[in-house]
Amino acid sequence: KKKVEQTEPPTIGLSKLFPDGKYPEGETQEYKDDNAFRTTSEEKRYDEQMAMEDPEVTYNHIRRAAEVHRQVRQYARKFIKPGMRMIDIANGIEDGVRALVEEDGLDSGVGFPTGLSLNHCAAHYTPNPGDTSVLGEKDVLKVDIGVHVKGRICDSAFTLTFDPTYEKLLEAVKAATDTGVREAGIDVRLGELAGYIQETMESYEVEVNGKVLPVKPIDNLSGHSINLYQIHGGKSVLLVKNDDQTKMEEGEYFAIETFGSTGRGKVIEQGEVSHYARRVDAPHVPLRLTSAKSLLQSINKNFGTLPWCRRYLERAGESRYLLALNHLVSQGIVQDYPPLCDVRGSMTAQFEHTILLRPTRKEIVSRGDDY
Ligand SMILES: O=S(=O)(c1cccs1)N(Cc1ccc(F)cc1)Cc1ncn[nH]1
Ligand SMILES: [Mn+2]
Ligand SMILES: [Mn+2]
Ligand SMILES: [Mn+2]
Repeated sequence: KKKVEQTEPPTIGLSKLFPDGKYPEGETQEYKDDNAFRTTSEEKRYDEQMAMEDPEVTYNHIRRAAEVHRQVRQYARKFIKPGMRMIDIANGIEDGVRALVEEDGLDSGVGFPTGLSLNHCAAHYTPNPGDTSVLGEKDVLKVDIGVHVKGRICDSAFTLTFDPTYEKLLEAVKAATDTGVREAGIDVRLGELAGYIQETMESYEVEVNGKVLPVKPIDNLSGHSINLYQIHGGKSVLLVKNDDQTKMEEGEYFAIETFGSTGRGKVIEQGEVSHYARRVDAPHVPLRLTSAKSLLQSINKNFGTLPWCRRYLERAGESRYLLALNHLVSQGIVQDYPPLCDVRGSMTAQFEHTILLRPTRKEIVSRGDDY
């Protein structure tokens, strides 16, 4: 039987490329020092086998999401060019994710809004309907793509530039994320891990127009644990040393993401909100506003607790939703995530991987030959 090849732009669902339903394991790393016994321990291997009674279970879902992520981002790195409208970049990526993951209601699809934050903005910008802004050739673009399969979210991001000025900034952040990935492990304290990330980030500087600028970790952004259908699992991995004694635990999924900046190294909420998510612990308040009641029903049906954006509401058939949406936010039912920006004129970069803390080894499930 002839091998099925992915098209460009990507349109072929992965079940056609992986007919046996088994998706490739990501890069694996052995645990360090006191956890080294795990690699060979019979008991830990038994735990792992139990979690994998058949390939379709557990790790295979996140591996399918990660393979979609790799194939879509490979296309994105080629097709994204200065002069393109941001909204066309977002649609191109999301069309690819939906086709390859074979979107199916809440069972599989886009994991969260495609982040396309520019320059001094580090996270949580995606174009809203009507946004006509265009990518510039001096822009520093953070591409943050989410894919989920059965609620297992692959959260991975990279930074794109089109001129060499900020190469050292990108190198610093890629190295800091790789440090975070390498030092992560079962029983590792979150505060300690943050210190290793900070050390790598701060060992870099970037020369811009003859001025040497230190690369600063953004001290109020962080990586995070990931739960089923829940992008933020409750644990945060900061980017500067702190005394959080909380440990990483066996079986947890983490997004290891680091952000570097040539500005203050601190972000504030700035600009129009595009990202939202129904809170997992949303209060059951009686909704007076009928439009808010029906919007909440549409949100529950289409997204559950997965993050979404205004473009996805319109795609789901909602219109004239803004009053109802703001009401749901004010009632604490929906959480808004405004764009997070450092000072104007500064530049920020991001690299992010999703890792699994398996009983016997660490799996960097979103690793590719690109980053
Ligand atoms: O900044 S976060 O809110 C956070 C970090 C630590 C604890 S919660 N955030 C979670 C998130 C929020 C909304 C989304 F639409 C998608 C993700 C991290 C992140 N943003 C993009 N990729 N990863
Ligand atoms: Mn974020
Ligand atoms: Mn992300
Ligand atoms: Mn993340």
